[in-house]
Amino acid sequence: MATENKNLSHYDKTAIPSAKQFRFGIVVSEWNEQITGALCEGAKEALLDCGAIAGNIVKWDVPGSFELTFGAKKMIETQNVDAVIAIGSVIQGETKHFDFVCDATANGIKDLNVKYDVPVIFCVLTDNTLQQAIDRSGGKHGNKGTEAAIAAIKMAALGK
Ligand SMILES: Nc1c(NC[C@H](O)[C@H](O)[C@H](O)CO)[nH]c(=O)[nH]c1=O
Ligand SMILES: CC(=O)[C@@H](O)COP(=O)(O)O
Repeated sequence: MATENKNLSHYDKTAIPSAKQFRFGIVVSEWNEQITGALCEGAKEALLDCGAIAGNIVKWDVPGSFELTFGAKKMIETQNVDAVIAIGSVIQGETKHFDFVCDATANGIKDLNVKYDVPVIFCVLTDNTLQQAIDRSGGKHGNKGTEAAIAAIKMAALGK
């Protein structure tokens, strides 16, 4: 199912564990801050709506999506979190750099999920245009940050 057929902001609270007992890390890329800032707000709002305590949400900024892997690793190793949400917005430019940043970021975050016993949620938009990013960060398709927060809660609760 493509995003255009699914509202990223929709969730059923009755089907989601309480987030009250968990600590969350959020690592946010500064590139395309208009987008990543909106994704972060969507994630925070959903965490709080599902019972998370504000003092149990730790947020760090990193320069770009490529740095999300290191930021999430550092968050896991030092902040005693139950899940990390990695937030980025990569938008196609004139060159192949987009491909390398997206591939490295996706694989880096995947590798963290293998190495550590702390889930790292991939909240990285990889869009062809700014409008596509806007549509997925609080626009007509909802907010991927909301979706990522719900995934973080479910994964933090997995097996507990
Ligand atoms: N073009 C985008 C970037 N590029 C920067 C890289 O993520 C990285 O910070 C740099 O290569 C230094 O290591 N980052 C994004 O998040 N979004 C982009 O559209
Ligand atoms: C994703 C990127 O790194 C890209 O936005 C950079 O733009 P360009 O490919 O025009 O250098």
